Amino acid sequence: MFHVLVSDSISSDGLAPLLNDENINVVQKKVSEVDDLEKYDALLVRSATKVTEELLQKMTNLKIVARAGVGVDNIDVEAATKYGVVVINAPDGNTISTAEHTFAMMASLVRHIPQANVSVKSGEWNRSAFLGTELYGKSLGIIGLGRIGSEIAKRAKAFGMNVLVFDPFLTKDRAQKLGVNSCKLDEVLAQADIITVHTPLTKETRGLLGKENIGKTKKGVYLLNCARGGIIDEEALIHYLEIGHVKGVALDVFEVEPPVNRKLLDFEQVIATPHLGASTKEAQLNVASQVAEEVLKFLNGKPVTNSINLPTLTKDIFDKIQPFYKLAKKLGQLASQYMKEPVQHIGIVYEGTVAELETSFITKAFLAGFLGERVDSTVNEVNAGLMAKERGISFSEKIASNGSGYANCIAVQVDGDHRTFSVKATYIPNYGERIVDLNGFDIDFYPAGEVLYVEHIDKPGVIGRVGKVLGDHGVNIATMQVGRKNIGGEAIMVLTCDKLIDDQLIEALVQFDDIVSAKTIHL
Ligand SMILES: NC(=O)c1ccc[n+]([C@@H]2O[C@H](COP(=O)([O-])OP(=O)(O)OC[C@H]3O[C@@H](n4cnc5c(N)ncnc54)[C@H](O)[C@@H]3O)[C@@H](O)[C@H]2O)c1
Ligand SMILES: O=C(O)[C@H](O)COP(=O)(O)O
Repeated sequence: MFHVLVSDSISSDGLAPLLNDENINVVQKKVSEVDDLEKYDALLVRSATKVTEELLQKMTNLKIVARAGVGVDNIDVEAATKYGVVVINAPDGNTISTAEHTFAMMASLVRHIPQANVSVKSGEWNRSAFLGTELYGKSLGIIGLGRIGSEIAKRAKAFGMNVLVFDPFLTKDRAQKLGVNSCKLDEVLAQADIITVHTPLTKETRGLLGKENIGKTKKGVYLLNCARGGIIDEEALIHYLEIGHVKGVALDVFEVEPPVNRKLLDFEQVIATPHLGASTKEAQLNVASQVAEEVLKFLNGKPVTNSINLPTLTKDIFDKIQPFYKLAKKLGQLASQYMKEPVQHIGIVYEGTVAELETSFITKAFLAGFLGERVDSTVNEVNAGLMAKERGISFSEKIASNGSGYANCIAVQVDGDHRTFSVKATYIPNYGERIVDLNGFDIDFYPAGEVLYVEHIDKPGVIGRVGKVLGDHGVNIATMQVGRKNIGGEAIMVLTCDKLIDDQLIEALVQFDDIVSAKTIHL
């Protein structure tokens, strides 16, 4: 039974996939009202619940946080990554609703609809007080042309507006397709009659429209923020409203929500809504069902799309990656058990068909396997990269043209304080995983179970001696492979055994002159 906590108001219809699953227990309560936080596998939130490091520390069984919406600024993604918790969102379920809300705000702003509404309801009939401005023919500046910005651009064009866009990641091709003018920020600021922001809130965008940049706008400009509070600096806004430079402002979001800056809200020319961009039946159903289905898939061990801290994989791609992912995890375990010493660098080279897949995911699987053998805390593909860095282990991955001769090949080199370990492996469909090279020795074995790895001199009788020692200790040999570089030179033996190999057996083996070392590896 999985336990899912839904701590914000999320559409029950959208949650149906979770609510109807008999293996899932869904509790709909605020975090502050729950006293057994440690039992939950999944947490579903909107923007109200703050998923802090402190909360993550209390939710010791948590595996996934799902944001029924776009912005994840209420989630400490870095801390979630550290604790191996996957963070997902529903990136496009509320795009149209937010674009429509922004447009409604824009029209309301230039035609004074909220103010006129209050006036008529209070018994006035003051037509001259609400002289408006047409949108037609005006220049609309869009800062951030992502999902929402693009939908606004389309609607603005239908209204006969000239669209100027600033987005440092906007390609010429996309700008052309959308029929917008890609500009520098200063050009948008100088030329736009109305400016609307649609970026995430980041270090770069916090205060993007602040004292300096609002000062570069046209006198009489209208400003809108239906993205995130803080992209427009509220104190700067007050200044430019006071001196009459900014003619009107529409805000759906605030630096602090609910807003505490009464001075800003007291301006007649500031209109506001309480973070309603995504508040439509359609958007709420969309985002809730998107995350509910994703969480269900995740709890059933299937790949999730829209992960913030894991590569996003479709089912098709996941199915292709899965054999390599499993193999890489085993290689990580093998390398870690072989090396048993501090490691500085892990280099992974992908060749052939595996190189065409999402290799960063496979690398993380290797790291998870490797670190899982050495760290106490839970390590998985989400936090493996971070944990490796924290432990001073650098890692790199490369794609190489096919030199091994196999249809696919994962080659790993681990550099330790005193030695280096290398392994090459391949996956053969309908046959399985094979290790084809260990420390430069040609070999061919299936990596599973109890493995005995022996380094020895290639001499007659050594294999027989090893067999006898195992027999004397009651250990049955399942498979045995030998590899050597030259006749009579260094050689290795890899045996898979049906029983755990104890220290006494290892000691008995290394007493022979021709046996250089013997190790057990459990896969
Ligand atoms: N008011 C609401 O209820 C509501 C609803 C949904 C989304 N949002 C917010 O709207 C914003 C946009 O959402 P989206 O789904 O369109 O996101 P998106 O990721 O699709 O688009 C964001 C765009 O901003 C651009 N960008 C990033 N940094 C930039 C910078 N420094 N300058 C200019 N452009 C930059 C990116 O290139 C991208 O094109 C987010 O902040 C989101 O949280 C608010
Ligand atoms: O980022 C978002 O999706 C919006 O800001 C909506 O937030 P909400 O789910 O709290 O309405």
